[in-house]
Amino acid sequence: MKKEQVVNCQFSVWYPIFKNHTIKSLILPLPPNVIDYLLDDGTLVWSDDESTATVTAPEFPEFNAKVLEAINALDGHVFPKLNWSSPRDANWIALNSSLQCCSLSEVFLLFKSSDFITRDLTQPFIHCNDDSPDPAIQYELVLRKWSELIPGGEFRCFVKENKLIAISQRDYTQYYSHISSQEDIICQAILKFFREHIQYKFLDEDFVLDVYQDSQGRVWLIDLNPFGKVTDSLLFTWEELTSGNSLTANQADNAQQERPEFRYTTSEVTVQPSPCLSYRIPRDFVDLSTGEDPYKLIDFLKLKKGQQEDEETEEEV
Ligand SMILES: Nc1ncnc2c1ncn2[C@@H]1O[C@H](COP(=O)(O)OP(=O)(O)OP(=O)(O)O)[C@@H](O)[C@H]1O
Ligand SMILES: [Mg+2]
Repeated sequence: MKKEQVVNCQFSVWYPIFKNHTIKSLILPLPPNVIDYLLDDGTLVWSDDESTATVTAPEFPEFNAKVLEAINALDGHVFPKLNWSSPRDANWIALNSSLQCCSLSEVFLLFKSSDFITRDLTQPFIHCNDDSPDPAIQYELVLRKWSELIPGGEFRCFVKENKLIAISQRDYTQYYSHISSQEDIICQAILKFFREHIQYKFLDEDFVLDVYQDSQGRVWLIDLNPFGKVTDSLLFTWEELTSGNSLTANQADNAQQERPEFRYTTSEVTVQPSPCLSYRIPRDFVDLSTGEDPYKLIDFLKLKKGQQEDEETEEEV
């Protein structure tokens, strides 16, 4: 994968091209001091008074005003992203366990807890294999109008040399009966959408397209991603997608009809744990951080106090 492919997949590059086929969004340049704040993990400060903890967070009044204005223009609830990624590995930290935000502080909490956001900021070209110097990146906060997407309607499409070669169910950890019963209809609708609105219109000929089919059957563009390892290949492997070999046993059939290979989870037996599970912290810490279980918090503080007292007596001895 080339650095240029990654540059081309930035939100502010593809959004103007496909604006009419995706969720309404606003893009705000990220001021340098906000980037520094996002990368700084030393903002939690314990006060002198041992019983209270205070958090000092810098304020960004001008940026905050712009963000609030944008959120209002998008009807008050947004889904936040940086140039490429959303903080989808951090939803556990939000009070509502969702990526829905109504304020800048909610966006900050998610961004600061997300490895994917840190990767965007520090290693955007991690899987690129060209030796050229890294292109300069203008970081941006993307705010997208909040839309309740049903996971069973989401699909990831792999486009190679401007051909749609493969489609995978996006939420492959679940079995959705409507996908198996409507396999052909879904595949045809996505292919039609691709041909009419996407094919030959993007800057690259290799890319990965995320789409959503709504309850009326209409297909929408959700995101564009680089064609390479940095993007999850879901029910395919990158080896399969790049080798040029057949993706399917009945390739002759598919090739004749110019049909992409369509993969989805076929039975409940294959249901797997959520892929973001490893990013979560133990339930106890979630309860503590959200105050959902106050007794647990009291226990935790007692434990800390006891520990401190033990240490003090040890020192005295
Ligand atoms: N505007 C929105 N409102 C509500 N939920 C959304 C919105 N946009 C995306 N989502 C949900 O969040 C998920 C991740 O969104 P998106 O694909 O933009 O993130 P990403 O970080 O680029 O993901 P990936 O790393 O898989 O490419 C989507 O699969 C969808 O379920
Ligand atoms: Mg993406």
